[in-house]
Amino acid sequence: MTAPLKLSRFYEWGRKIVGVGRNYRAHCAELGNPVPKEPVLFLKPTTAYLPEGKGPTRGPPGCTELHHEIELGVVISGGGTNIPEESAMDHVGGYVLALDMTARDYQNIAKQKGIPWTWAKCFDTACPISEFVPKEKVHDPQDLDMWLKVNGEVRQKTNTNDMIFTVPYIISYISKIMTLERGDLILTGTPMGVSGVQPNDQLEAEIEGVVAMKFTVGDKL
Ligand SMILES: CC(=O)CC(=O)C(=O)O
Ligand SMILES: [Mg+2]
Repeated sequence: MTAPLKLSRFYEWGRKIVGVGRNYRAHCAELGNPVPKEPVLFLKPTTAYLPEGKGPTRGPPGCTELHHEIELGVVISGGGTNIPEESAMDHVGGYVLALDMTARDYQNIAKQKGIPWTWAKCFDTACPISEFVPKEKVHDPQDLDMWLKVNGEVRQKTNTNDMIFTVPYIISYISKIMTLERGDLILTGTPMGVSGVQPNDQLEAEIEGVVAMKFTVGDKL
């Protein structure tokens, strides 16, 4: 008999990673992007997963501007299509602290050319994650203090109540376009303060009182 799949190991299941972009006003402003009227969505492949302790995060070949983006990650426990916002939280199994590592140089090129963000967002190790936090340990996902330091210096700091689109809204919105499945991860967008990192930089991040993690930046892939 095979062992039951544990939700805490969701990153081994091969389910999708859905990214939400531009979900904090100050972050839209710092990159000169308009504040969206609807969530901006993109996908990352599951080969981007990098659980803590499994090595460094690395930019794609030729990348000259690798940025950190700290984000609250929402892990789906019960799938569905056309999920109503009112019951969306019933589909959440837990959370992770995540980094949506982004090759900003490639993203800027993609924006200019009007082509997808694949080189910018989808490279191996582009999604470092903390250990899984069961839903019961988070009182309110819309009231979490989180921060990221590079070599001990705070670069990003926010409370998730600054999100433009809330977790239930995002779940409902995504599920109108694609079926959400048990084990999917949603990255809910990054706050202000994204900045470039270099090989050997030490990244430290925390959702205060909930979970913390550390990663090193490695050489390019
Ligand atoms: C500009 C971006 O990279 C969008 C994004 O991922 C975000 O978190 O915002
Ligand atoms: Mg992001």
